[in-house]
Amino acid sequence: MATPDATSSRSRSPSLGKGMTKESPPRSAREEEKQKKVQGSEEQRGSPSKTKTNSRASAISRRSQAQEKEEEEEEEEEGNSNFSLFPDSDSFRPIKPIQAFVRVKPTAHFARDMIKFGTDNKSIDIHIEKDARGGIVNNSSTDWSFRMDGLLHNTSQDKVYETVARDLVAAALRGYNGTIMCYGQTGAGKTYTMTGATEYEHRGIIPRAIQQVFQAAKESPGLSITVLISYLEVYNEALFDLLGPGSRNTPLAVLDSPQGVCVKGLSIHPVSHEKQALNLLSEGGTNRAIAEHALNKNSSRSHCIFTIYIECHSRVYRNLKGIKSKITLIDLAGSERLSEVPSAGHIRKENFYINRSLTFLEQIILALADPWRDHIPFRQSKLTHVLKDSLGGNCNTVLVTNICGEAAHVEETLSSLRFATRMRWIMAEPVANVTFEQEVSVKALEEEIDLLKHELTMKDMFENRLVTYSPLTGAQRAAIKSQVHKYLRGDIEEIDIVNIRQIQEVFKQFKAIISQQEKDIEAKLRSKYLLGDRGESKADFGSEVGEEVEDEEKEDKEKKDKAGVADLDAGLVQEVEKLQREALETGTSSSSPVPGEKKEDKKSEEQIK
Ligand SMILES: Nc1ncnc2c1ncn2[C@@H]1O[C@H](COP(=O)(O)OP(=O)(O)OP(=O)(O)O)[C@@H](O)[C@H]1O
Repeated sequence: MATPDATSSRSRSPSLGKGMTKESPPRSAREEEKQKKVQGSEEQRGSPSKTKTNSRASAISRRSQAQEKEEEEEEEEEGNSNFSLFPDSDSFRPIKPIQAFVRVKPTAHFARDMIKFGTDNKSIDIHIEKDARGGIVNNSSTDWSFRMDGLLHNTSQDKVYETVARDLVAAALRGYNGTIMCYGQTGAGKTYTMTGATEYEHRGIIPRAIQQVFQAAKESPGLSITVLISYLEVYNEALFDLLGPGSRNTPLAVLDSPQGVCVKGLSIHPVSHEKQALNLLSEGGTNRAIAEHALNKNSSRSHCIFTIYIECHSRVYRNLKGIKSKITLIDLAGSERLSEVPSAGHIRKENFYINRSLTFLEQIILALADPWRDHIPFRQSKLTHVLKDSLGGNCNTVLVTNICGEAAHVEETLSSLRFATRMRWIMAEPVANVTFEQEVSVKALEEEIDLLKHELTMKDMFENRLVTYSPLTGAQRAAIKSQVHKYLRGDIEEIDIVNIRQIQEVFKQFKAIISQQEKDIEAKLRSKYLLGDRGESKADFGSEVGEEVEDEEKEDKEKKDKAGVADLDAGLVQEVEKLQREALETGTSSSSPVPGEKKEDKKSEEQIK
């Protein structure tokens, strides 16, 4: 049994964790500094130093703003769990802190002189007499104040669910991922909170969440909801499928994928009704690693992660968006240091791994709470790796810290409250997971286009306009081409504009005519002038007269050139004009951008008119 003496020499600080000193890389001075900062976040009365840095200050201000807003919205949102396919913009809060609640296990020996709850039901004060602490711990601090999002003291399972889970599950039904995690010393009530007791009214968060999901499905006949379930165990730094065949023989691997973290080989079970899901919960529960010890007859020796996956789309508008979310429900193993209690070999091994993984979890929490931290070392333990996209990030996260109210456990209570405080420093930015089914979306767009075409046709019919919205036929394009030529020759005053496609075709024809003219003119000019030059050059090269004759010829040529430049310019302009006229007159006989359509001209001209 954990006694104040046994636990007082232990700190939950990652730097001092037993597993840490052996397994983790040396801590940098910056990390040490951060550790001090976060420890200072507990409002310690009588604490000698309170260091505040910019990062913490900004985190405080962001946190308090977000929290104030949240508190304001709390009452508005109460009872609002309407199921909708699309994210509810009113309840969408871009950045918010992780919520932390404290649940106190009922006891006849509650340490009233050591643990005091504020009238706001959010603050909790711990007082430890110096002598009571004893041991080697520096006893300069004897009073601590913590502030949580809510205290659950003498609270029924029903009220606990309403307070910590209902909104989160409702948000998951709108596409937001949600995580609820129970943390605390052994026997403090984590499994009771998460799974509950066998009596129906004492059922915990998981069965109630399942119920809420299926209830929502029942109340929304217009929506098609698919529910899937998985149950994972982290035991001795290995992953096991609690619902898989021969579960404990095959450890699973955790992988990072573009869609997030996934556990390779973990069975995910589709469930079509509540009872089926509850059966899986109980089946997995019986496969959990449990042991008996002084503080708990059925102590969980592993961390368990029960996940409810939700996929939803509208039955009516099957071709529109859908949502995809998951609710991750985590029951951690006891947070106390049981390895210091004499125990058998395998229990000692279990304790070592439990302590080690929780120490890494604390490190992750510290790193996530630091807004300037780039790298979060999720991969250093299986537990933290698996929880990579379930803590903070883009999901709603709620922590329930279970504590025992007896004096004998006050050190563990203090340690758990510190953990909860750190969790509250993590900011999350929940984002709804809206899915698009590509094939379905293309089909939807095609249907939409057809509908709009019909509407336009109807409108044109009412206005006596004979317009088609299909792509132009060869004949229609030929008719437009002919019209453009007539327009350029001046045979017609204007081109009838019927629809956008026709306007585009008119421009295309203009472009074709211009580029054809350019080519024709260039070719004619080349043949006329360049060939002439070449003839002269040939004559020049062929002559074998002396230098004098050459000079004379050069002089002559220069004179001729000077005199002829003006004539040549004028000649060229005339030539170009002549060629342009010719090109227009030949009209449709010039090379066509739509080959083989000449014959259709007459007919198509009439058609388009
Ligand atoms: N709020 C509560 N009300 C009534 N009984 C409770 C409450 N919390 C815990 N218990 C009882 O206390 C015992 C220990 O609780 P539980 O197994 O949930 O602890 P735990 O934190 O999960 O412990 P471990 O870490 O060892 O698994 C159980 O018999 C449970 O029914």
